[in-house]
Amino acid sequence: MTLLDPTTAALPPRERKPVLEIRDLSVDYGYDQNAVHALQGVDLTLHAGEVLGLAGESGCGKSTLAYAATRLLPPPGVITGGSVTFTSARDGHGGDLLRMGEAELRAQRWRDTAIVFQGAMNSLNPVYTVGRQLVDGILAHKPRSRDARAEARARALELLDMVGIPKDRLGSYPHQLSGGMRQRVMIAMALALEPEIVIMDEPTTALDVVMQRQIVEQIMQLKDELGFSVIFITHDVSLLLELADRIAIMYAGRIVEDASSEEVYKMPRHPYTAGLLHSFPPLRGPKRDLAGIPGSPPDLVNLPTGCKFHPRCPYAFDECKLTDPVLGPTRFGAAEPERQVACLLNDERVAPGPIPLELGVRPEGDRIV
Ligand SMILES: Nc1ncnc2c1ncn2[C@@H]1O[C@H](COP(=O)(O)OP(=O)(O)OP(=O)(O)O)[C@@H](O)[C@H]1O
Repeated sequence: MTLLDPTTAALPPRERKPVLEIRDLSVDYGYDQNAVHALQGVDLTLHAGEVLGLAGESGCGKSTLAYAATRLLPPPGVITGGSVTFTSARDGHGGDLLRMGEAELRAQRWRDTAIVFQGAMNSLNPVYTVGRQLVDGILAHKPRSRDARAEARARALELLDMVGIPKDRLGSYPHQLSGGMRQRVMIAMALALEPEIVIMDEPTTALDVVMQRQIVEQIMQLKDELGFSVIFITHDVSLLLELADRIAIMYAGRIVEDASSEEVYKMPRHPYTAGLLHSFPPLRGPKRDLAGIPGSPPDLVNLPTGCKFHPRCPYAFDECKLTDPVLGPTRFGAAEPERQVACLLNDERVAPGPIPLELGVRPEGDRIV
């Protein structure tokens, strides 16, 4: 059964109601002057049934965002500000996860929002069968009844089937399954309570490319069938171009570009997005040279002044060292209302001239002069 009613499903994802609104979220690891500023004022909206990709180099804060948004941040991580509002597409229940009491939060987790963590397949308990682990997980969140165990077992079988694992594997121990199968079991677990949001943090990184593809395709198929929303975290933008409706690019704990996949594919507007795109081979279309991004991400304890990307940016001008750009509309304004970018090249009051050709093709194709 899908979560989306036919009227909602017919709308483009960005026109549907938001299920998760992250506002001004900031996270530090540690306190005082040595604190690592892992997230700074992050704004992000996930709509019903939408696949939102989150990309950026290692250490830019992607996992921190996933942990903080679900209140699973381990110490010394501290949420220093912001809100994370969940609103059910099913019945409208919800609230700010950062201000929920423990009991409410426990009920919210897994039922409303489930996470598949990086390397989750290694977190299966080696001494229990996958069936037992699925059944116990389901029972922990279901009211006890006489038939609860039998129902949970039936649900476990259904879940294994959904992720393409033969039902007779219910009695297998984790070590008897391949890495791909174990990761599928973790995806089955995440889907057990029919969550509205599934956060996938590099769900296929530890697997070979063929298995990666199969699993990603399966996740997308399940999303279409069940109607949940996805935040898909990866450093591989090419993969996101294929599967995400929208992509948010992170750099040094901030979102620097937020646009539809199509817009990002046609033309990145932030120099960092352009750099990331040229760091991965495209999955489709003509081959292009891989350039990489010179330099390395900044130290999050001592961030550079102004734009955090300016020391590595081929287009930086003097103002970039002084002013920290905020995420806002692009220079092409109304022609791409869904796109936001944090780059001074988009601020005509300070940009030294026309936008560079590599970042400046208008949405309709002609170049700005
Ligand atoms: N426990 C911790 N203590 C101090 N700093 C931390 C801790 N965990 C993460 N960080 C720092 O926070 C920043 C963000 O880390 P995070 O793991 O969220 O990045 P990421 O984008 O998910 O990276 P990756 O792609 O490698 O998983 C990094 O600079 C990291 O060094």
